[in-house]
Amino acid sequence: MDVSAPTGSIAAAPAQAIRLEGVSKTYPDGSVGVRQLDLTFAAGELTVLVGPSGCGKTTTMKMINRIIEPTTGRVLLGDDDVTDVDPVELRRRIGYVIQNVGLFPHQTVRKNIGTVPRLLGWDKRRTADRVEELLDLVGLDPAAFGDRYPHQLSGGQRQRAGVARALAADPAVLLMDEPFSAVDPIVRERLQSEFLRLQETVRKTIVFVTHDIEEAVRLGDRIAVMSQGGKVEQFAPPAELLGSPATPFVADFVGADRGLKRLAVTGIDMADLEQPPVVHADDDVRAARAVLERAGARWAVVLDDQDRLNGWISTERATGSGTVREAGRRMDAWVPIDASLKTAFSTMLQLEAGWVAVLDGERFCGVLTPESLHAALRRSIEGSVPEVAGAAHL
Ligand SMILES: Nc1ncnc2c1ncn2[C@@H]1O[C@H](COP(=O)(O)OP(=O)(O)OP(=O)(O)O)[C@@H](O)[C@H]1O
Repeated sequence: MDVSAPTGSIAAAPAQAIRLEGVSKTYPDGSVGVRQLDLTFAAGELTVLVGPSGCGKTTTMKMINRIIEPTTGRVLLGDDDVTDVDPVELRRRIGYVIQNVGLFPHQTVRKNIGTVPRLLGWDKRRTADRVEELLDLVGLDPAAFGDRYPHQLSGGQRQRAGVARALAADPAVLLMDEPFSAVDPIVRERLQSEFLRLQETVRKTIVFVTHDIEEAVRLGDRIAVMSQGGKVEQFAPPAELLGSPATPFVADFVGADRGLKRLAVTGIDMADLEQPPVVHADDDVRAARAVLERAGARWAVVLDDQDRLNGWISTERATGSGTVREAGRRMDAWVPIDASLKTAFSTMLQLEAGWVAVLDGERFCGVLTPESLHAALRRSIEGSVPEVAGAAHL
């Protein structure tokens, strides 16, 4: 999705928190969907409800837009009790994206996306402008896709159109029920990262249902792990959930490889970085050799005159005369300082590099080696509560 597209009006409505207070749902046949649930979805955050089939995720979500009415308790959207809001108006304030999108098959993509603005009585011009803006935002070229019908799109494109339609009237809240589960894993991963970038722009309060812990960890600011009857076993940010599962149920659900999953949600800390010797591209090789010898190092990082990463030089190449620029090598293995440890690790593996440089913008901050990566991961786990019995160690 092109997040550089003009998005002036898209993030206009302030996000609202959603609070569930003592909410229960008993179905007419006596089955309990959710029992006495208290949960707050913070404004502007993406909260994931995750848990095994039948634990009450969908019931919880559908009580927010009153597709399902709670048997007891209150659901508040901002300061409004949703039972006091007309259901039709309520659903216009709440975007809803479901697994198979639910696009109207006999309407073009443009018409589908403009549905809610039209219902709200927006004039033609404003609706049309809004539709074009959203097509851009979700990465669908208006000229190529705007006039197609849903069956003329791929699964991933349909999903993007579904997201655009849900955002059309700038809702305060977005509910998403397994929105990416009908597409293949590669497309799903792409949609997930596009969606994260989109959320950075729109900052909606999002409630996202999935049964897939990997998806939950990837997308969630916070995750509620639920067990039968809508019982919240743990409500925490992904790193905490993976680092300190609160109950055996959570430990089992997040899986024995939670240490690996944690790599994806652990950021790089400046304190994790090693500081190898640094030389400059315009330095004489002899000076570089002296620096390497003094440090007892086998290689040094090469920076340009503005301290941007230029490459690296090894002791083997720091011989003869000339400049470091001529003797050094390019360095492709680098990551931004806000990357995850997983990105750093996979960059290292992909480029078969023994270390990766870490950059803040263009500024060189230091390097990560396999040892410092390992230390970083250990650091992120230390301070967690003792491991739950049965949960695997790193
Ligand atoms: N209309 C209904 N009538 C009776 N029981 C229902 C109804 N809808 C859901 N339930 C029950 O409520 C419980 C929670 O269902 P819900 O659909 O909320 O679970 P879920 O966590 O979303 O599951 P899944 O991941 O399989 O979609 C289940 O035991 C289910 O059988």
